[in-house]
Formats: sequence, C-alpha cells, structure tokens
Amino acid sequence: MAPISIKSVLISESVDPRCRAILEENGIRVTEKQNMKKDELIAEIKDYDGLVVRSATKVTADIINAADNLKIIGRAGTGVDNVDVDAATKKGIIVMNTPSGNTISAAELTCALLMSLSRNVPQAAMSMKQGNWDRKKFMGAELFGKVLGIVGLGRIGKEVASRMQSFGMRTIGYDPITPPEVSASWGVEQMSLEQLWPQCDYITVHTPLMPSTVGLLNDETFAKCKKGVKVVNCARGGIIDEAALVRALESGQCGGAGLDVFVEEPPKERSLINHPNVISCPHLGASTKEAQARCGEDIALQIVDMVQGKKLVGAVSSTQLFTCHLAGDMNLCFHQIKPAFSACWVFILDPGKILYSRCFIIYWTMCHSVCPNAMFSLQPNNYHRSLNDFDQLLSSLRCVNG
Ligand SMILES: NC(=O)C1=CN([C@@H]2O[C@H](COP(=O)(O)OP(=O)(O)OC[C@H]3O[C@@H](n4cnc5c(N)ncnc54)[C@H](O)[C@@H]3O)[C@@H](O)[C@H]2O)C=CC1
Ligand SMILES: O=C(O)C(=O)COP(=O)(O)O
Repeated sequence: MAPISIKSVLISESVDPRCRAILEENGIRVTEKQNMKKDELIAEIKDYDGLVVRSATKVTADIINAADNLKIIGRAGTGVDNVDVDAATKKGIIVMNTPSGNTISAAELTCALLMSLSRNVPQAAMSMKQGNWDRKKFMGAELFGKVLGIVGLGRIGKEVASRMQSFGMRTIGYDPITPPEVSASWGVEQMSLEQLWPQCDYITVHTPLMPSTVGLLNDETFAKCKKGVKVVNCARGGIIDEAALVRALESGQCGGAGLDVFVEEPPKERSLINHPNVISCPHLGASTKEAQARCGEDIALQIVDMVQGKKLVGAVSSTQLFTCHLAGDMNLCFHQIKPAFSACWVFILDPGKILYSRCFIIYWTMCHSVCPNAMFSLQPNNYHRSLNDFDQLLSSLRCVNG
C-alpha cells in the first residue's frame, strides 16, 4: 500500500494520552481541542490531515466538505454512525475505527445492567441514601433459568452471551450474518426474531445503528414479547424505539429497561430516564481505563501504519484503489465497488481467505445500506460461511438490489 502523508492530526474528544504520544513519536503534529461547536470545527478542520474522534463529535457532510486537507477520520472506538461515511468516501477520506478495543468493557456494562435490572440495585442504593430500609419494595428475581435474547451476535453480543451463561441463563439470538453454527459454538441458539420475541425474559441489542436496526424494538415487536420483558440497550439510541419503550413501560408490557445510549446525547427528553423502572448511564460502555487505553493506542498505531504504507487495518471506507497488506497477511486489492452490490469488483490475491473478505463486504454493505465507491477492511473473525451459502446470499442481495 502506498504511504499517505499525515503531518497534523486534530483530536476533538477525550482520547487516551497514548494516542497523542504515539502520533508525536512518529513525527505527526497533534492538537487537542474538545467541545467544539460545529462552526468552530468547520473553521478548525481545514488545517489538518487527520481527525480523531469518539462518539460525541458529529462528523457531518458539511464538516467533511470543509476539510480541504483531510485524509483520515479515525474513530477511537467502534460505532461510526457519528461519521458521514458516505460523504467521506466521496471525498476520498479514509474512515477507520478500532473495533475490538472496547468490546469487553461494553459487554461488562451490559451484564451490569442486566444484573441491576434483576435485583433493582440502583434503585435500592438510592433509597438507602435517602435513609430508607425497604426490603419489600426491591424484591427481585433470579437470572438463573431465565431466557436472554441477544439481537446482534458480533463481538459484544458474543461476550455478553458467555458471561450471562455463567449465571445459568439460556441464551438465544438473532443475527443475519453470523452463521448459526458459529453462534452455537458460543452457546447461543439462533432463530428468527418472530420466534425470539415471545421467549425472552430479557432482551439485549448489540447491532450497529443503521436504517435496518432503527426501531428493532417498537410497539409491534414489544407486543410480541412476554409481558414484563426487560430490555437493555448498550449499543445505540434508537435501536429500541424510545417512545415505544415509554409506552411499553407504562402498560407494564416492558418490566424494566437498562439504557446506556440515547437518540439524543445528552437527552433533553427525560421521560425515559425519570421512569422508575429505568436505570440509565451516560454512554459509559467504553468508559474504562482499559478500553480507552486500547482504543487510543490502536487508532494511533493504525494511522502510523497507514502513513508508513505498512498496512491498513480498521478502515471502513475509501475511494482510492489500494493494494493493502492487512493484518493476518491477507493481500487484498479492492477496486471500485460501484453503487450496486452486484457490480462490485473485488480482487483477492489470497484465495484461501476469499470467503472471509467477501462476507465482510456483504456485512458492510448491509450495515451502511448504501454501497460505497470502494471499501476494504478486515474486521470480523467469525463470518465463515460455505461458498454455497455465500453465493446464495449474494443472489438474494442481487435480487434486492435489482
Ligand atoms: N455503549 C458503548 O459505549 C458502546 C457501544 N457500541 C455499539 O455496539 C455495537 C456493536 O458492536 P460490536 O459487537 O463490536 O459490533 P460487531 O460488528 O462485532 O457486531 C454487530 C453484529 O450486529 C449484526 N447485525 C447487523 N444487522 C443486524 C440486524 N438487523 N439484526 C441483528 N443483528 C444484526 C451484525 O451481523 C454483527 O454480527 C456498535 O456498532 C456500537 O454502536 C460499541 C462499543 C461501545
Ligand atoms: O465505540 C463505540 O461505539 C462507543 O459507543 C463508545 O463511544 P465513546 O468512545 O465512549 O464515545
């Protein structure tokens, strides 16, 4: 892969200091400026070759279009829904994330919310601080023997499953890409959402935010659930429709919710947060020392590798034609993926890894609902389908795309 010149990087959020240190050690000038308003960022971004963000910076098309020199947007974290990847792709800007750095932390917070929901820990702690000793009000229920539905069986969903199995929960799930035999190897039985909803005592969502996952839990799907189902969202605000959740809580159809993420952050609309059966956190899934250290370090090293032309890891978009030497020694050359999936051309130089890479493209395409001009990446390590399965999936996508 040809080296890309990055001389200056703007870090617009609180990112672990290792990120700055690694970039500077490699001769890249770094400026840290937090809490910039959109206009300030538009004015500032002109001077930089790279931008490093977390989830709070909304890298919209107008910011991208004002960025005359920008070559890389680095997301020190997983979700890239705060970046207009399409606008970046059109401008030839590479968008890159650090997909595994905060997996364990997000999974652990999910488990903490599931446990808190079952035993009312936050509410009881609050009551104690108010001087009460109320043992009746906070009667809970065991997780042992209950059914946990996991929607989205990627990195985080999988870690949640294995942890909650140790509490004796039965784990069932749904994922359009992860093959059932793979999830079965982590103890998760896959089924359709129609089959899943009525069986669950608890549901947790772990999908990216994209058009197909907005409102996965809505009035209609809540109605299909067991009365009193408890839900957790440590993925993205909006995957569980917030207004529908309020209605389900009011009617008792939903017995409680643990929320780390909101459609608007911080949320102005407080009815969910103030509901007595809701426990919430201010988007803390990745807020651990360990996750921040990994994400800060990973994004800096990925940028340095790219600058040195060594390899390109974690990239989710680019308009450029690259021959990339990816982690795992896969030599890939991705060439002009056109705006219809069936028209994509992918040259894979290592035939042994062909499925792996093709499946990622399907996954990426589904996640973004649009095809980029070109993309390449190496991310999941569990999307092994047989060639037959792949070709069937490809034909069905071709049908959908006309
Ligand atoms: N609260 C927080 O601080 C954090 C939140 N996150 C969120 O968690 C999300 C998931 O992260 P990972 O597990 O690392 O991602 P991942 O990419 O490993 O897994 C996502 C899974 O969702 C599946 N999926 C896509 N569409 C689906 C659908 N319609 N129904 C069911 N499954 C579907 C994919 O096939 C994939 O297996 C991220 O996209 C991010 O938004 C991630 C880290 C921290
Ligand atoms: O990595 C993710 O997707 C997250 O949601 C974490 O967001 P943050 O980096 O804590 O703003």
